[in-house]
Parts: sequence; structure tokens; C-alpha cells
Amino acid sequence: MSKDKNKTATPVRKNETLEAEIIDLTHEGMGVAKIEYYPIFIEGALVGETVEFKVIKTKKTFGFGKLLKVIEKSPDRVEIEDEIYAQTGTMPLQHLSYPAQLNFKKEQVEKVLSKIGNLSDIAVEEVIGMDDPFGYRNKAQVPVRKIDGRLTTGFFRKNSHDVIPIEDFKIQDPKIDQAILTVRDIMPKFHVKPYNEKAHTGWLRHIIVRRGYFSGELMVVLVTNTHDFHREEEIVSALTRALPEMVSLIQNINTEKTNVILGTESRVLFGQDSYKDDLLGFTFTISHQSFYQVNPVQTEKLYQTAVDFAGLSGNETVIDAYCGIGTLTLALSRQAKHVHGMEIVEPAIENAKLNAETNGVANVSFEVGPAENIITEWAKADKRADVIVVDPPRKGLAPEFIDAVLTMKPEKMVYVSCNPGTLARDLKILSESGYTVEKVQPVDMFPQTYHVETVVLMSRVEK
Ligand SMILES: C[S@@+](CC[C@H](N)C(=O)[O-])C[C@H]1O[C@@H](n2cnc3c(N)ncnc32)[C@H](O)[C@@H]1O
Repeated sequence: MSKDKNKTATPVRKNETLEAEIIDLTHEGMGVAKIEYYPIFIEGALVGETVEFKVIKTKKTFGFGKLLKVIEKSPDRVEIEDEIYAQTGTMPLQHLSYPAQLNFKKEQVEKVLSKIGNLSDIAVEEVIGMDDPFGYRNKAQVPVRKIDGRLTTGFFRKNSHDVIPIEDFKIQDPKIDQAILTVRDIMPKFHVKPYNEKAHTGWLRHIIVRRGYFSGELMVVLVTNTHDFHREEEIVSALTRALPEMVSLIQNINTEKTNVILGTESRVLFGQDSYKDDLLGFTFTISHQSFYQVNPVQTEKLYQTAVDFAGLSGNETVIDAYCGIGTLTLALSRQAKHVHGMEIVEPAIENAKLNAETNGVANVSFEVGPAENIITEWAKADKRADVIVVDPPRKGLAPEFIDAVLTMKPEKMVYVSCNPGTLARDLKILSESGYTVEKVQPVDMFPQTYHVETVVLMSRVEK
């Protein structure tokens, strides 16, 4: 079929203005309207609303529309504070009331478990939300560019590399926003050149600020395009004076033309390569390359759910795979005989060992490497675990990891997931191989966004 025929086959034409009712939301929170059989995705539109929109893109089986006017409003609609956040995509659900965001997330988990996981009879609990769903992020990574002749910080326009200046990010800890502005305003005094992505010139690419929610300690990382550091002493001294809470200042060097923010080389400019924070009564040391959950208030609820699901009595050997700096490992250790953490990032494992030692926890051990390799070795050596806890990145569990679990036959598995799609895929395999899903508890770690974290308890049915 020719391209033109495809185009004429759609019931809508590009640039026409139409009116329709929104019947659903996509997993990214876009409103779905149907013109005849043809779905059109419209950002900013909510279920139950009648909207006027302009068709901006047509594909063979679906199209995209730009919201022009809400003719009939949803009771769940809240007024947005600023269009800027819609342009950057940092708060894609900001127009949806918070209780409705939580419902949306619960439905997403239900939908995906049923569609991908074939688990339609599972009861998903109400999402554990926040009292104040703003200002929660403990980490910011902002690009630095020259805009109107000035060194500017902000965020990328959606689907582009243009930076939109932003000073108040709304979902970040306001003290982090403030620290970014402090760094931004000091840099021009020393003629620091912002990064120019197209020409791959300039010096300062990103400013990263991390802040311990409970400790108040700040870590600042300057990601630079070259190894040099002109006027280093003066800049370091200006930053330490302006940010008395800063305990760690790092230069991270990233000379590559890449979207990846951090480079592999770094050096400490002030303090050490770590800051501290507290979780569930433990104090953690966190290096700039280590993963640390971004929403500290919800992390405690997330970990507590995982610990409760593990239902430990004190006699169990537990594996905590993808353990990062050992946060969940230590939380589990209180009720286990022994917990063994596995993690691929070496500095994170160094942090984890130190964290166990400084918190006086002796019944844990840690191993660095891909969890799928380590656990496969365990299975081959006939080592056993009573409970396996996993908290993998978005891509979920490697097939070899699941194979090893099925060989080791733990009584329980607790799966902490930041991606319902890969969670459902993995649960399907496990539930077809001797495990049953007992509980599904979503936790809202990322209010105002469509992301949802889920904790699942599985137990072994085939003995
Ligand atoms: C979602 S984080 C969870 C970390 C930790 N449980 C926490 O809550 O802080 C996933 C972790 O898996 C690690 N990781 C990624 N791929 C891995 C692999 N193949 N094997 C082991 N760890 C991996 C990452 O470095 C990261 O620390």
C-alpha cells in the first residue's frame, strides 16, 4: 500500500480540529479519544472530558492530538501552576488531582498484571501515597547551557535538547533548588563556560545536587566536558562558603558526546566522595555513583512493606539482589539469620560494607558483580536461600536470574519493581513455574509523574 493510501485510510486528517470524549489514559497519562475505530492520544486530557483538539500526527493505526480546549471538565482536573512543566515533562500528571493519580497508578498495575502477566484475579492494594506530594526528590541533575548570553540551568524541553530555564522544580527538595541556583550564580563570576552540546565545547555540562533528607548534608557534583579546572581553588572556596551544608564536592569528567550524564572519571574537590542520610533507624553513606532512592519519605514505607512481606522469623537466609548501598539489606537483617547483598556497582558495594560496619550489623555480607552471575554460581554450588528479595532496574530480572531462583526454590520471593511491564513479565514466568502471587502493594515514589513502584510477595506452591 502506498504511503498516501495509508494516510487517506485514517478517519482523521492532520491539522483538522475535532471534538471528542476522552475514554481512557495511556500508561504515560495521555488522554485517549476514538474517532470511529481510530485512537488519538492527547496530552493533558482526562477521562470523561469532552475536548477540542487539533490532529498533529497521523500514523496507520493511531494518531496524536494537541489539546485546544476542555469543553467539559473532569472533576479530577486541577489547575496547573505553570505551562513550563508541561513543556519539560517533569510533571506529566500535574493536571490530575493526587487521589486520582493514585487510582490511575493502581489501575495501571492491575491492567499490566492482567495483560502481560496473565494475572487478572490478583487483588492490587490501594497505592500508598504521600501527605504532601511535592518537594520530595532528594536528587537533581540539571543541564547547564548558555541562554541569552548567560549560564543557565533548567530542564530539557520534551523530546529535545533545548534547555528551558527553571528555578523552582516543584517536585525537588526546595533546598536542592536553592543550592543549584547558588552554584549557577557563582560560576559566571569565574568565567566558567557552559557546555555547548552541538559544538561539544564549553566546560560545565551538568550540576548534580543530592541532599540527605534526614541529615541535611549536601553533595554537589560538577560534570565537566574536559579534565581541566580553571580557577579551581577560588571556585571551590566560593562554593564551600556559600553552601555550609555541603560535605562533598566532586568533579566528574564526561568527555563523551552522549546523553549519559556521568562520566567514569571523577575527583574529590572538597570533603569526601560521600554524604550521609538516615533510613529506618540506620545511617547510610552514599557515594556519587551509588543508587539511592529519590523519595526518602516513601522509601521508608517501601522498605517496610518489603520487610513485612518477607515475614522473617530470625532463622532465614535471605538474598537481597540489586542491593545498591545495602539499604534494604540492613532493614531485612533485623529479622533474618543472614542477608547476602548482590550489586553490580563497586562503589555501592564499598558503601554497603561500610554501612553494615558503621551500623554494627554483623549478619550481612556483600558481593559485587552481575546478580544473575552470582546467583547462578550459588545455584550451581547448591547454596540455598529461604527468601529472595529483588529490586532490579527497569529492565527487570535476567532470564538466568529466574532460572537460578527456580533451581534454588526459595519459600518466598519479594519483588520490588519500578516498572510494572517487566514485573508482570517476570511474575508470569514465576507463576507458571511453582510460585503464586500473594500480595501486590504499589507505593507512590514519584508523585506528579506516571511512574509507579510495586512490591509483590510470591510464595512457593510446589514443594
Ligand atoms: C532500583 S536500584 C535498587 C537498589 C537498592 N535496593 C535500593 O533500594 O537502594 C537497582 C540496583 O541494581 C543495580 N544493578 C543494575 N544491574 C545489575 C545487575 N545486573 N546485577 C546486580 N545489580 C545491578 C544498580 O546499580 C542499582 O543499585
